Amino acid sequence: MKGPVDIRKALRSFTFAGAGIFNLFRYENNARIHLIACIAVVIAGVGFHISPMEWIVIVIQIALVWAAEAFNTSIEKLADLVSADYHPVIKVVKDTAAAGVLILAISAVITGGIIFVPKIILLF
Ligand SMILES: Nc1ncnc2c1ncn2[C@@H]1O[C@H](COP(=O)(O)OP(=O)(O)OP(=O)(O)O)[C@@H](O)[C@H]1O
Repeated sequence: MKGPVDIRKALRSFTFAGAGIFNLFRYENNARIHLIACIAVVIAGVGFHISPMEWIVIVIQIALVWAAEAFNTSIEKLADLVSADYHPVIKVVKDTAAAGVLILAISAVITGGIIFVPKIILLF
């Protein structure tokens, strides 16, 4: 009899999700840009000794942008499968999905500015 949780099934799901993360950074230019920005922010966070609360906010912001990028890529792939030719609805679908990433990226930039700009100003 199976237990309440199927560990093997959960591990299989983790493997598939891991492959999704690998594909995201392997093939998607925007995801790689976000990865470079993330590395720069982590280096700045360590360099400026930001507080645990600031780390929490930054980790949430990074996760939100990456998750949005993953959903956006997924929608793009599905849209390409549905219609390889130009279609006005596909345009709206792709543009709207991209808007989701842009909104969260702007939020991340503003958050980064609030955390780091005062610390950078103090250097001068
Ligand atoms: N089949 C299509 N029908 C209508 N418009 C499209 C179609 N494919 C792409 N577009 C338009 O081109 C834009 C870019 O689409 P594309 O799929 O190239 O995404 P991208 O942002 O360049 O991402 P990536 O390079 O990762 O695929 C879309 O936001 C949309 O406006």
